[in-house]
Amino acid sequence: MSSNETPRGPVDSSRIPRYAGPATFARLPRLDEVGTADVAVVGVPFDSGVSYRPGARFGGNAIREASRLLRPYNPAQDASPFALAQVADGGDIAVNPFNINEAVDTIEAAADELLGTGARLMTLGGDHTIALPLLRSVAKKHGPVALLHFDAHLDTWDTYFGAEYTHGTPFRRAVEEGILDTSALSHVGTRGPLYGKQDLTDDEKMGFGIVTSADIYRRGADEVADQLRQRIGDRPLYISIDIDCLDPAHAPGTGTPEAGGMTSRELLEILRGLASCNLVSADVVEVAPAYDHAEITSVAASHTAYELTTIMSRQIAAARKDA
Ligand SMILES: N=C(N)NCCCC(=O)O
Ligand SMILES: [Zn+2]
Ligand SMILES: [Zn+2]
Repeated sequence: MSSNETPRGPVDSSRIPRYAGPATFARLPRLDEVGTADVAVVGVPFDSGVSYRPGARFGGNAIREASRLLRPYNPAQDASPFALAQVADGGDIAVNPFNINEAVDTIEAAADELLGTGARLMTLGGDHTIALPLLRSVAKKHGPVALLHFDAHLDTWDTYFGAEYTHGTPFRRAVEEGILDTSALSHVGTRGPLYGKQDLTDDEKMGFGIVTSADIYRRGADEVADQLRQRIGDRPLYISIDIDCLDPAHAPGTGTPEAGGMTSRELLEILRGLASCNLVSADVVEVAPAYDHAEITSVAASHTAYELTTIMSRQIAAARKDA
């Protein structure tokens, strides 16, 4: 979209009921209806990298379905994200479910193409494996990026059954490949049993800081967001959100649930506290609707993607104003 065009927003819910018609994210236009977008929301229906319960391949479409009720004005950030910038649904990246290496390459190539049009990416997973090719692509454009990783898990393990590309290993691969800015890496929301203490030692050596789920409970969302913002500064930032960062009460529909997580309110508040960061792209992964109830998980994921999209749209609009 050029700066003097008005973005095409969601379907008007006062004329066409929200539950009618095919679901796109937030009832936004499809990317092919608007040509190019400032923010492309794309699904990655891939879950061949999971170590426990499968089903995240259905996550993207579950999030789209649950996003029908999102409204155009976001009071928490005082912004109308879909009026400030063109946000559009780019559909799904079709990936090979039987060949993880090929799937990883396909995701990277598709992300290259979308980022090449000038869009920022809001990806809906899919399992956490997909963060690696997305980070590779983002780093080609921006250089090594700061990473905020919301998750119950570290996802910096080495291999599973000898496999390098799995949902428990994307961030170790990313550090090895030099595509992360190791001065600004944080896990947020981690908890639960590990394989051994060495997991933490290895993780720290890679450069990660950790804000545990218990830290959030003790210190509160505002203080945590302030600390993260200071660490990130104005570096290009990628946010990766594994929905299992939330407590299973707030996100039962996921493959590797861990007790004692943050609430969806805490997650949304931390994200709002990061609104001034230079968010270049983001993902929300690990929504597995088969284990969900009443769309609890996919509603939380859709609101999470909405906050992330709002941050990106506000920055795009502010940059246009300055130009
Ligand atoms: N949910 C993600 N991304 N990773 C969980 C891996 C935990 C495990 O297999 O021990
Ligand atoms: Zn996880
Ligand atoms: Zn994860």
